Amino acid sequence: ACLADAGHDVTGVDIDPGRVANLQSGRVPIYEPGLQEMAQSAVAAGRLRFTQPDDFEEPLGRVALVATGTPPGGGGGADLRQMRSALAWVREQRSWDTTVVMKSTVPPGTGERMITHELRGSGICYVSNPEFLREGRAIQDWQHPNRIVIGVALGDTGSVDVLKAMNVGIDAPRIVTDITSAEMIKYASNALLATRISFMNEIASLCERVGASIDAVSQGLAMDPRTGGRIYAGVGYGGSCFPKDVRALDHLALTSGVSVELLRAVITVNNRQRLLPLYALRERFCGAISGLRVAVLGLAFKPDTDDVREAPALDLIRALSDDGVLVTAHDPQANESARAFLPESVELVSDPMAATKGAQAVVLMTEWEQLVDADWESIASGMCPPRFVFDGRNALDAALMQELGFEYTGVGRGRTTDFWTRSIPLYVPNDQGAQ
Ligand SMILES: NC(=O)c1ccc[n+]([C@@H]2O[C@H](COP(=O)([O-])OP(=O)(O)OC[C@H]3O[C@@H](n4cnc5c(N)ncnc54)[C@H](O)[C@@H]3O)[C@@H](O)[C@H]2O)c1
Ligand SMILES: O=c1ccn([C@@H]2O[C@H](COP(=O)(O)OP(=O)(O)O[C@H]3O[C@H](CO)[C@@H](O)[C@H](O)[C@H]3O)[C@@H](O)[C@H]2O)c(=O)[nH]1
Repeated sequence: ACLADAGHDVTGVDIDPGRVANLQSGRVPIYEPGLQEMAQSAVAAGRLRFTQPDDFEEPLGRVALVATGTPPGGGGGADLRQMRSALAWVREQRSWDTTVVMKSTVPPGTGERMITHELRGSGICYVSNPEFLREGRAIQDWQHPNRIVIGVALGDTGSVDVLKAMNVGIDAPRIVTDITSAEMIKYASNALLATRISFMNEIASLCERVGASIDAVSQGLAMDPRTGGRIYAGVGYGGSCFPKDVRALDHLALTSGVSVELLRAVITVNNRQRLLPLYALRERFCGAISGLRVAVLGLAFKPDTDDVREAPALDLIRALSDDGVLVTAHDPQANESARAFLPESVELVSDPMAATKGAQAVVLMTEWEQLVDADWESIASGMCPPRFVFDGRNALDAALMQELGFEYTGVGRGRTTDFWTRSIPLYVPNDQGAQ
């Protein structure tokens, strides 16, 4: 949609007939702010259309952009079957001046292998152009990326020009390098971001123990540009990218005979974080949580998306249900996508009031604005004592929650939370760098 919006003529090809039919009639099957409107107007303007591979009749265009899934395969490595079948289809089109632009996240070394084997003798050029957009802000990130990475075969200046034409109107620093390095930049980016989150979560555990506040600590760290944009502690990272890409890099390291200690620790810490609310509930209720009524607010892996892939809330709810906890859950957009992944006993409701009514505890797993800014006073009056709240994203005003009669617990916010969150305005670094 962004490419069409920039004036290109775009055909989306997908093997999923339902997806194609929805998109062709202007219905975007995922929740992504602004995308529905943008796609609809591009379709109406005739610059964007959708089709299945077998129905594709025109000659392939200048660019064949591959954005098929690369889910985890056996052993944690990336499953490249979708990508291989898409490349085979491109090859079948016998269009000699097409450049394949690889947007999918593929392990370092993949592009070189594709050129040597799958594309050999086809005349098709191959560029690695990893994608760095975040869900929930996909359009903004596409239109204003913090960098454009272009990986090409030695001497392939033609493909660099194709990429420049494709990204017309986008003003961002570019790095042109070899294909394997471009692929590694993508994995290293995600692994470093995930590492920073697990690191902050480790520091949060320590803060908890020594009575420090992670809010002040992360604020202090963010003031040094060398440590990057602000990271918040919480119930860990989820989504379709960080978990799978860290595991895939770990797998690549293992199969390449390189030590993998750090990435393993990142994964272990993240797995622990998502169950912190369970541990806190067991402690607060002295282990007697079977039969306890708990509301879980937020199912998506982050706000502004209905994506529940690897969402921390799903693991938490399954673990709570295993312990006999009666869970009622709510997400502003993800109730439907989460249903298939939750035990039947879990009730999904359409607003936070209904989720919390009669509950003794509430857990915030996704910091949707409408959940953070919900009417917590009414929520408190509908809940039963002790009104225990676990703020899995450190997004609520701890002091206010205590004033409203909640027993508040955040992640590493320690005893000093009230003082710091009230007396110091939060330092927000340059938004471009913030994750
Ligand atoms: N989701 C993100 O925010 C994001 C950001 C950056 C990079 N990426 C990378 O982009 C890739 C795609 O991610 P996604 O989340 O959109 O995956 P997805 O699974 O949601 O979508 C992949 C689509 O490819 C289609 N498909 C599968 N095989 C095909 C084929 N042979 N021909 C045509 N279509 C085919 C599927 O039907 C599906 O609609 C992954 O490698 C991911 O790591 C994703
Ligand atoms: O300080 C933070 C920031 C994020 N998260 C969590 O980390 C996960 C990922 O968040 P985010 O990076 O905002 O979303 P994604 O859409 O998964 O985007 C990541 O994964 C994409 C796919 O590879 C990349 O393109 C993006 O650059 C990269 O940020 C979510 O569960 C967040 O809740 C934290 O716990 N603490």
